[in-house]
Amino acid sequence: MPKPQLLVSHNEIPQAVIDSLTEKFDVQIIDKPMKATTKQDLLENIAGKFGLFFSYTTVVDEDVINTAGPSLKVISTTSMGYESVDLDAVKKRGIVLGNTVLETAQIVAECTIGLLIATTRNFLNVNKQMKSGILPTATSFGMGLTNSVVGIIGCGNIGIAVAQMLWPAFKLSELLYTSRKPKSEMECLGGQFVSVDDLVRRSDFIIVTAVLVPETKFIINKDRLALMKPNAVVINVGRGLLIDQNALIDALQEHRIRGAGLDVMTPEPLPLDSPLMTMESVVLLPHIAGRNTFEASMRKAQLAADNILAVLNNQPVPCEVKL
Ligand SMILES: O=C(O)[C@H](O)CO
Repeated sequence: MPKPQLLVSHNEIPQAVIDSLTEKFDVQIIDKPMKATTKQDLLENIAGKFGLFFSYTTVVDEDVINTAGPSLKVISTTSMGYESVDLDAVKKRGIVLGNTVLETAQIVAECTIGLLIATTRNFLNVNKQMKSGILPTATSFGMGLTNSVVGIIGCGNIGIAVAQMLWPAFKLSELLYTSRKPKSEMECLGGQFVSVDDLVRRSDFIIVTAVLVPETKFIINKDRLALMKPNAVVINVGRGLLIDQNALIDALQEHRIRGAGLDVMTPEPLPLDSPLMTMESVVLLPHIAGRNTFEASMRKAQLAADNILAVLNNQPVPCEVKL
């Protein structure tokens, strides 16, 4: 009996994971790096496939789903985010969607705290100065986390993981959060469930971890930037479009807030001539929070593969997005 067919959307998946799939599937890999795969690549290769193994940068819309045909039973992303997927089309066809939230939250939370401290304590600038023989002066001083008010926008798995690391480790004065509804994990930590306006007005550090959906696009906009304290530092590890980036650039250029640490931005990669590239108050990372450790990239890819194998074997899917 021929094996069912599986399409892998890029060539950055660890070989051990590919091997675990090859045992059960006839695997076809699109020989391009993750960010280079286009919708056209999927359209040309997806017909007749049982599964699609992909990453968050690949568009899986109704055309792709229709071109795959009735054989398509599961799509599984190596990321936690799945905003490139047409959820209605997937749901209508009863296709299982898998992601890797179970392996992502902790690693993103670790990186968030690193980015927060690097931004507020000016690590990059003082490092550059030191390597040029310049000693630090008060202009490079920042604000510590002790006694500060931290606000977390969007308390899903990542927001909760960030709070669970920050609250016991630093003597914060207050922990504020927004979410669709109050979260018991946050209440246990003494977190206060507040409105977004209240959060941005009161916080010294604003950490954006929300998922990108139409209601959260530009959740940090010009009006909310205007409510922030002059010492506010904004950290974004969610998606670039959660922040109106032009409004953020204006606020930073006019010194209306103190800084920003961004793992995600619009577009990615950020053009070299973006004003963010040269601002001393900004720390940029190339969207690595959820994937730049060896263990995490391996575990996330294996979990995405396990989601597909579970559908094939009619077993409970370890990390399914409930639609
Ligand atoms: O969604 C995720 O898993 C990350 O943002 C990708 O690195």
